[in-house]
Amino acid sequence: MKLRVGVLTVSDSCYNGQATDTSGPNLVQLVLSEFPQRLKGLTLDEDIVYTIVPDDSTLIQNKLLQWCIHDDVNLILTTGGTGFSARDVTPEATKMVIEKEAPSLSSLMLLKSLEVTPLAALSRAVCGVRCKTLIVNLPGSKKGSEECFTFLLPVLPHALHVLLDAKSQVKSTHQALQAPASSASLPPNSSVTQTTQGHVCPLHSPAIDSGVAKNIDPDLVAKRHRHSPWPMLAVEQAVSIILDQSEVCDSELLSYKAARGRILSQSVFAPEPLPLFPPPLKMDTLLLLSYTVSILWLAQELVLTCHTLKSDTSDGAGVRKVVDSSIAGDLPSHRLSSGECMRINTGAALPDGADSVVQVEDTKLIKSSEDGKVELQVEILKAPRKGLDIRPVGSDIAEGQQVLSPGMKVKAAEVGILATAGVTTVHCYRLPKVGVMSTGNELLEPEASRLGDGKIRDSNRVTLITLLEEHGLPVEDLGIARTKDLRQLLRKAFTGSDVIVTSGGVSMGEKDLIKGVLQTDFNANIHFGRVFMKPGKPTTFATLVYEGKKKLFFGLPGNPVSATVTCNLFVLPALRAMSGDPKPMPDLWKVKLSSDIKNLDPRPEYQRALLSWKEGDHLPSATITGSQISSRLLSVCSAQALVILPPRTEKVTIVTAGTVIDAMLL
Ligand SMILES: Nc1nc2c(c(=O)[nH]1)N[C@H]1C(S)=C(S)[C@@H](COP(=O)(O)OP(=O)(O)OC[C@H]3O[C@@H](n4cnc5c(N)ncnc54)[C@H](O)[C@@H]3O)O[C@H]1N2
Ligand code: MOO
Ligand SMILES: [Mg+2]
Repeated sequence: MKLRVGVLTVSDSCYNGQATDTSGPNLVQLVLSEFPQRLKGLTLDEDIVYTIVPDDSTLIQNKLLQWCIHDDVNLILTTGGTGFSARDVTPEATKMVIEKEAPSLSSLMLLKSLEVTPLAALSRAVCGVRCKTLIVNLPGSKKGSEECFTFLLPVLPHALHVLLDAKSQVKSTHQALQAPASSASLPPNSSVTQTTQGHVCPLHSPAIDSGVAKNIDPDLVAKRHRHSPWPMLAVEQAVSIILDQSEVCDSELLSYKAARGRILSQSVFAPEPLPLFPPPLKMDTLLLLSYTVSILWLAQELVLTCHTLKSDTSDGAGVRKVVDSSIAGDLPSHRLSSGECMRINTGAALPDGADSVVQVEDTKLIKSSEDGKVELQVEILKAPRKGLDIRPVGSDIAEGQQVLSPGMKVKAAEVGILATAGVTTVHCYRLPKVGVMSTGNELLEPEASRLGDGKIRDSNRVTLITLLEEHGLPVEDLGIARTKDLRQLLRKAFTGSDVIVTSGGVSMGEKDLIKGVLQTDFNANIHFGRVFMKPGKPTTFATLVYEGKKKLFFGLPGNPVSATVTCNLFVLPALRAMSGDPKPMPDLWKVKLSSDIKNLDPRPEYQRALLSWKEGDHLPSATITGSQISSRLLSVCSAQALVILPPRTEKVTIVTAGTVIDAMLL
């Protein structure tokens, strides 16, 4: 029988992102570390449901009901909203949902808490049952909620056995209770394992009663968790936590060339119109003829302007005297009069009195100077239209127009706009400094000519550095950390970088020290330590303050594909957000699978794919890049997208060719 647990944090400030929820994740961790061994007869579903709601009675009730009724959650631990402040309504909301109150659970928490602080008397926590769900209100503080959860631990398994009708467990507990008191009674008012006579309580296992999951010294191998204590977050939850923590950097003034690749933090306005000349055409009665259709585009074409004084119609076709020429870069000195025309370059200014141009191809030479250097008379073969092919002043950019706005990335065209507007310095967001480190005693520099002795070449560091540099980020190579110098190298990393990206050492092995060292040596807040995805399950994200400055830490898994995929999925969006990009997540496209994918993984899987677009297809088709095992970096070479496969369920075990599916562009 599976037991589902939900942790509901009730807090306006955590919900609004003004505070980080530490109690909720801590409870999730406690459930994962404390429950599996105690629940005999029940298996803990490790996918703990966890969310945050504001202090709003309706929203709390809705979430409790959803978990009780639709999501089959059997134990809900709420944290927060149990006190005396105006917004504290968790007990009232809970009362609306439960069918039977369990006041003795609240009393047990109260009695034990009073031993810690008299202020426990101010808690209004409610506990009770709805159908097959037990709901327990815990205080909002991390310490208080952890203590109260610990006080309930001796009785929760039996409560859940009864609730879920785990007959044999209920029976064996009852039998144990009937036995002579010395061998099996529950220790009065105590959560310790042994009775006063030294016998083991049937609801406890001595191995886990030494305390709730604390920061375990990473060097004490035997004390390491045998199950990961880290809740498995959905990718979306993980991304949302990361983006919440990725504060945009301050801005700096840069030359327009150095701004390349940066995000603008301020608007850019054009100080002048473009084009700046000629003045807008206002001489309706005049006609200017030229030999070219394209003042705008054909930079080298010579054109001829012609002019007459006829008032309401164009001069039309006919013979004209050629009086001068207007070259790009010079201002024409001559004012055109009736019966005259002038050659004009594409891009040159219109002479006064002119309002039409005609292509040189639509004219014929009538008379030239003897040496052939000067045209004297031409015939206009095709009547021109007024204004056609003439760019009015400000038609590309108006004076004072906002040409670039905050949040825009400075790329080729944007640099060009800055150049044409003569705006040679701009305000941009600073880029975060990133440090990349590999961890593992097995790693050698890529230059190593001989391997042997269980060593491999470090490929993650250069892969990650290159990926980050391709995105324009300044990256420091922090080298390889072996176990003995991990702490020292991390200190160096935190001194110089805003964001630290490591690979390796985040899973369950005895040398997977990253999480432990972050907690014990750097007092880091580990926001998550596992993500429900393949590859990348042990991805770890933490924040910490070092020498007064906030640092972001990404502990990517060591497998080369896992490191690369999670860098794309988690690290790059954080760095984009910090660099001021208002849309830090990569685009999702719909693609069509080109072949069947058999054996879906229980985790959502990010498979690497090539995209192609065949004529007649409405969507690009995605071809998976061979074996997707997380050690095979070749599967990432040339890949253009990560195809996001759904997790396997009882009903869906494969996806067939032609299925339309989401893909993240790389
Ligand atoms: N008992 C369990 N074992 C593992 C689990 C688990 O849940 N329970 N998860 C597996 C998964 S999934 C992954 S992914 C890996 C991640 O492990 P770590 O992040 O701890 O990484 P390492 O153990 O240090 O290395 C894994 C693998 O990758 C190679 N590696 C490491 N660094 C580099 C590098 N810089 N360049 C090239 N290759 C590297 C390393 O030699 C290992 O082969 O854990 C599973 N285990
Ligand atoms: O989840 Mo691990 O990242 O498969 O290889
Ligand atoms: Mg490992």
